[in-house]
Amino acid sequence: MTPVLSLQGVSKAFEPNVPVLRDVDLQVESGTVVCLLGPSGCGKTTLLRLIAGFEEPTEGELYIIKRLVSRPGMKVPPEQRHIGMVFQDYALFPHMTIAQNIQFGLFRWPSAWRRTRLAEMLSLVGLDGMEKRYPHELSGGQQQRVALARALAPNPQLLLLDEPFSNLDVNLRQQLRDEMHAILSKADITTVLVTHDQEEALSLADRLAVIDQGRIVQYAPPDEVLQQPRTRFVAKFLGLGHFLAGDVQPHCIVTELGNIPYHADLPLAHADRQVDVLVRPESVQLCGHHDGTPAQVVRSSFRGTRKLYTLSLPSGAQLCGLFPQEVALQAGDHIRVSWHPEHMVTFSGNHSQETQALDEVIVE
Ligand SMILES: Nc1ncnc2c1ncn2[C@@H]1O[C@H](COP(=O)(O)OP(=O)(O)OP(=O)(O)O)[C@@H](O)[C@H]1O
Repeated sequence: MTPVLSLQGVSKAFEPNVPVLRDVDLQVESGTVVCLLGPSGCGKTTLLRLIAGFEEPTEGELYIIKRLVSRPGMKVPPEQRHIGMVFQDYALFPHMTIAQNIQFGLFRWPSAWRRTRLAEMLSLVGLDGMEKRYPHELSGGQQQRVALARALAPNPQLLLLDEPFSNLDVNLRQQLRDEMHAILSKADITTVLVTHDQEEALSLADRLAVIDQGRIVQYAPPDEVLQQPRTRFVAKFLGLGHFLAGDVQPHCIVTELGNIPYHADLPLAHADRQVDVLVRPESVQLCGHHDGTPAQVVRSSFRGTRKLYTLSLPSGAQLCGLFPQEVALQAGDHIRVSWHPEHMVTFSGNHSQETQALDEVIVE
C-alpha cells in the first residue's frame, strides 16, 4: 500500500555545512500515529515544518500519497497539501464562535454539508452544544479539542500536531492524551506528532521516530524501541536507562549486580568480551540484608505513584530504581538491590562503536 507520507533522503541545512536534518527516510502508513521524539534541538520541529510545507529541503524529496510536494527548489504551499495542523497554542480565532472556527476550512462546501460536518466534528471531539461559545469561554482542554476538530473538518489526508499538550497543566495532560488517542483512532487519521515528552509519545504513538542530531536512529513501535533500542542514545533517552560494565562468560554476563544468565551466543561484535548492559529502573529491586549488591541512595524524585531513586554502586557506577512510594528512602541510605531484566540489551564495551546495532539476548 502506498504510504500517506514518504520522505526520501531528506536533509535540511539553514546555513551551509550545518545540517539540521540528515538523510531522513520516513514512510508513514495510512491510519498510523507517528511521533517524532528526541531532545531539544534535534530537528523535530524542522521536520514537521518540512512536512507541512513551511520549509524546503536542501536535499531529498517529500511525497504525500504519491504526489511530490517538495524537493530542493520546489515546494507545494501548506494550504495545497491536504493536511490539518494543530499548533502548540491552538491558534483559534478569538472573535469567531466554536462553530465558525470548526467550519473555517469548509468555506467552499455547500452550506448543508458544512452543517453536517460541524455536527460530526462536535460529536467526534465531545463538544456537542458548545458551538455558539467563543474560545475564551472554554477550558484549555476544550480549546484543544476545537483546534483538533477544525483541523480534521476538511477531511485532511494527514494531521500534524506540534507539542499538542505543552500548554496544559500536568493533571490535564494525562486525561487529554487519552482523549486525543480515542479521537485519532475514531477518525482513523494518519498523524505525525512532535513531542519531547516520552510518556506522551509512548501512550499516543503507533510508531516512534527517535531523532538524534538530525537523523532518525530508530523507527519502530514503542515496545520495540524500549525493548530493542538500536543505539546507546535511544537506550538512554527512553526509559531512563543506565549502563553497567559486563564481562561475558560462556553462560552468563558477570556484572556488579550479579551474574545474568542468557540462552543465546553473544554476537562476535563483543569479541573483546566486555559489554555494557542496559539497566532499566523497573528491573531493579530492593532486597534483604544478605542478598543482592550494596547501593547508596543519591537522590529521589516522584514518578506518579512511584518514586525514582538514583543509586550509586560500590564501583561508583550509577543506576536508577523505581520503587513504590511507601518505601520512603532518604539520600545517603544504604540499601541492597538485585536486578531482574526481562530483556537484556547489551552494547559493545568499545565506545567507539556507539551507533552499532544492538545485540539483544533474551534472559532465560
Ligand atoms: N529558521 C531557522 N534558521 C536557522 N536555524 C534554525 C532555524 N530553525 C531551526 N534552526 C536550528 O535547527 C536546529 C533544530 O531545531 P528544531 O526547532 O527543529 O529542534 P527541536 O527538536 O524541535 O527542538 P525543541 O524540542 O527545542 O523545539 C536548532 O539548532 C535550531 O537552532
